[in-house]
This record gives sequence, structure tokens and C-alpha cells, in this order.
Amino acid sequence: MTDHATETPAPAELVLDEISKTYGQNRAVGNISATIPAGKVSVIVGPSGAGKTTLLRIITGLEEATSGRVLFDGEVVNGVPEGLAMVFQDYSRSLFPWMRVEDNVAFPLRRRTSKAERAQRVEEALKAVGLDGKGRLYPWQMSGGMQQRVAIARALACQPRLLVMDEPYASVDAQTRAELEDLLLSIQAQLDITVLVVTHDIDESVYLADRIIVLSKPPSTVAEVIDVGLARPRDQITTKEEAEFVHARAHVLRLLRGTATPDDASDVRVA
Ligand SMILES: Nc1ncnc2c1ncn2[C@@H]1O[C@H](COP(=O)(O)OP(=O)(O)OP(=O)(O)O)[C@@H](O)[C@H]1O
Repeated sequence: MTDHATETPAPAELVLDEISKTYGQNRAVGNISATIPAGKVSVIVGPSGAGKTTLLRIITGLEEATSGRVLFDGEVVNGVPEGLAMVFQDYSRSLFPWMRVEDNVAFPLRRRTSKAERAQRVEEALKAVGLDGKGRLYPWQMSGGMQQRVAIARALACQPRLLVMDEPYASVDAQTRAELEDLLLSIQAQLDITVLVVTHDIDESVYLADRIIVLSKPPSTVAEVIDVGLARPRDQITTKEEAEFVHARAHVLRLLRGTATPDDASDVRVA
């Protein structure tokens, strides 16, 4: 085991500073400012077409903002930041079907690590997602949930300081989704990384988050930032029975429907 393979880099803070994005006449992102705190789980929710995917593409350096800046630990993002890894919704398109699981996980490391370090990191990442011993399989020999675990392992093998996930569990069944939510929370706590998730699922947003960033209808702005104080580790049954969970869930739903009132906010922690 090399020291390098097991080093844990410090989690990164991300700041969105007055981001806007216009495609032709279409203002996809209005004006978004928010802080994604280091070492926490932040979740972006918003109506369809509010520019969530566009925002993630800007954060990950795949797209340029029309105006505004993204700061990754205080540095302006120009291109894909070192220390950022991304998990997409559609594992069937993000994994290479002709490569064994271990080669899929090793793929982003191929140019920057020795063979021995790669093998070490792949083994650790597969273990972290509960797939130790499955490296010789091909993705098509696995269930959807297992394939999404491989996609998460591939991101973890990069030892990210910020893990960005776009609707990561939208393509799996409810039971698998709950298992993957818990897996994400345990990985985040164990590895101390910053996590940013986009989801359409309001229960999922409250269950995962330390911070929820609720976007308005397009052209989107930040409707509200809610800090969720629910204790960790969270539990799919008892956490969801707590009053704070129920209030936060209802408040986010009202914000998305445009029917929230100042009284509703009195039960949740507005950041
Ligand atoms: N490459 C592009 N060229 C032109 N318009 C685009 C492009 N990408 C996104 N848009 C437009 O930007 C707006 C926001 O799209 P985006 O996919 O970011 O929203 P979203 O909030 O992720 O939506 P959903 O929740 O439905 O996935 C939409 O009106 C979309 O048509």
C-alpha cells in the first residue's frame, strides 16, 4: 500500500458567484449565488428547466457561464478543476461495456498513476462501494444499482475533494435508491469529501442534505437556501419520521410550487 493511494485530500469549498447562462434568446440560468460548504452534502433542487444540469456543467468546467464566476477553494474555475469528480444519472452510458469493472474504475487514472497505485486505488474504491471482488465482471453482468456503484467507485478512485452527482439515482428502483443514498452518506462521512447532488426527489434532498439550494422557475435564481440540522447517521425510517424532516420536505415542496409563505419558513433553518 503506497502512502499516496491512501492520502485523504481536504474537502473543497465551492462558491457560485452571480452565475448566469444564456443560450441564444433563452436565459437558462438567471442569476445564482450560493456557497457549497467544504465537507458537507449540498443538494440543488428546482423545477424542470431551471438550469440545474447547465449549472453543474458550468461548475465542472464543461461549459462557460455567460457571466459570473465559480470559485473552487477560492480559485476561479477555468476548465475541469483538479480534485473534482462527477457521477452522471445514466450509468449505462457512462460505463464502457467492453471494459471489466476494474478497468472502468481505473480509466480516469490511466495517465497519472503507476500501475501499482492504480490497482490499489481501484481495490479501495470498489471496497468503499461494497463491490470488493467484483472487479473482473463486466458492467452488463451487474444490476443497475451495482453499475451505479461502479460509477461512484470510478469517481472515488480519483480521490475527489468535491463529488458532483447529477440525478445519480433516477434510473434505479426505490429500494436500490435508498441503499445508494445510505452508501453515499457513509462514504461522505468516511472520506470527508464535499458532495453536491442535483435531484428531483424532494425526500431525497432533505434526507441527504446539510444544505438545500432551492432554485426558482427559469430564468432561475436561488429561491431559498435551507440548512438541514437532522442528526447523522441518518436512517431511512426514523429520520423521515422526525418533525424537521417533515417540515423541511413540505417547505421545499411549497417553494417549488411557488406557494411558500414566511410562516412556512419558521419551521426550517433558512441559511
Ligand atoms: N446546449 C444547450 N443549448 C441550448 N439550450 C440549452 C442547452 N442546454 C440546456 N439548454 C436549455 O437550458 C434550459 C435549462 O436546461 P437544463 O437541462 O440545465 O435544466 P434542468 O433544470 O437540468 O432541467 P431538468 O430538471 O428537466 O433536467 C432549458 O431551457 C434547456 O432547453
